[in-house]
Amino acid sequence: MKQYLDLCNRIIDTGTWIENERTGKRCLTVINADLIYNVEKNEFPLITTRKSFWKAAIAEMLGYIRGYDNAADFRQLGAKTWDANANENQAWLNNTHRKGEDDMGRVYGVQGRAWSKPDGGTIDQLKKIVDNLSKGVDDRGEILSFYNPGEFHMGCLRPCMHTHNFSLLGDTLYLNSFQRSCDVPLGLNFNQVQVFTLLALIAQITGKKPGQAYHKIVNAHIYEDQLALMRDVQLTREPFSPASLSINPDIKSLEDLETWVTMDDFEVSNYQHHEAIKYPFSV
Ligand SMILES: Nc1nc(=O)c2c([nH]1)NC[C@@H]1CN(c3ccc(C(=O)N[C@@H](CCC(=O)O)C(=O)O)cc3)CN21
Ligand SMILES: O=c1ccn([C@H]2C[C@H](O)[C@@H](COP(=O)(O)O)O2)c(=O)[nH]1
Repeated sequence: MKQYLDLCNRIIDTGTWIENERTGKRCLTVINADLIYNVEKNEFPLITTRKSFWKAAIAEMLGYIRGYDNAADFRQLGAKTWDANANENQAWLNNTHRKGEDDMGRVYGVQGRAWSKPDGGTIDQLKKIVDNLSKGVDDRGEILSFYNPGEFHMGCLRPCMHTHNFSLLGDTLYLNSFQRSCDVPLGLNFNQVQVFTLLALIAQITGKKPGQAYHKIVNAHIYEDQLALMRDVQLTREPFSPASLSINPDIKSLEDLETWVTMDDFEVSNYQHHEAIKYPFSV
């Protein structure tokens, strides 16, 4: 929690105002942030200075794991987070690749599970990683990349958290996650939970112990219409001690994650938090 608050304060104290053409808004911005989550100690990085909707964050990650490309599938899991980008983003609505209501196109999980090969067929990056790690193999290239510039024109948004790189040291699994662009009041609240949960889940299904997760952010920003709420409300609150996450131990394989897992298989305990804050969302 402290590292999140430190980043918010750093943006407010030292950030530069940058015009963003896509959203038409200014963002107070800093470059480079490194966050660490202690998954081995189950210190769940849930924001306590406002109510955080952690189930939606995990649902979004589960949708990526399943390779979903449709906001309706995300809604069914419990995340409404892709509705606006799929259905209200004018550039995407005008795009001939959009297949209709709720289509997100070739983003995130589609790339992770079905990256198109130039010579035909697709690559399932996640399955290869899970198969290798389960056998105790780390080929120093256990990389899940959603970043496919050749297909940016076929999706509603470029991935923000674009690469997850797994590593094994003995039987301990580590994760380095890379994010190019971060909406700190809204997105990071979710992204912290997602990096933590991704390591916990992949460790569980490959039979490894989770170690630490390292989260690298490049452009970290607060939109102009979010600033007052962050500075004058959220940052005036005292944080509570961290919550912990429990995952149904019956989840044992990638197939389990693909088929029957729901948000009922995740529980958070000791989550003490301040009141919710409704931050403006920029499409
Ligand atoms: N401007 C912007 N910021 C983002 O964080 C973001 C995007 N766009 N586009 C793609 C995804 C969608 N994400 C989202 C979208 C909505 C919320 C959101 O509204 N969160 C609220 C309520 C969540 C709920 O009720 O389930 C929150 O208070 O956290 C969070 C992340 C993260 N990403
Ligand atoms: O997981 C996510 C997804 C998106 N965001 C934020 C970061 C930016 O504010 C927007 C994306 O806009 P770009 O113009 O494509 O950078 O969404 C996030 O924080 N986390």
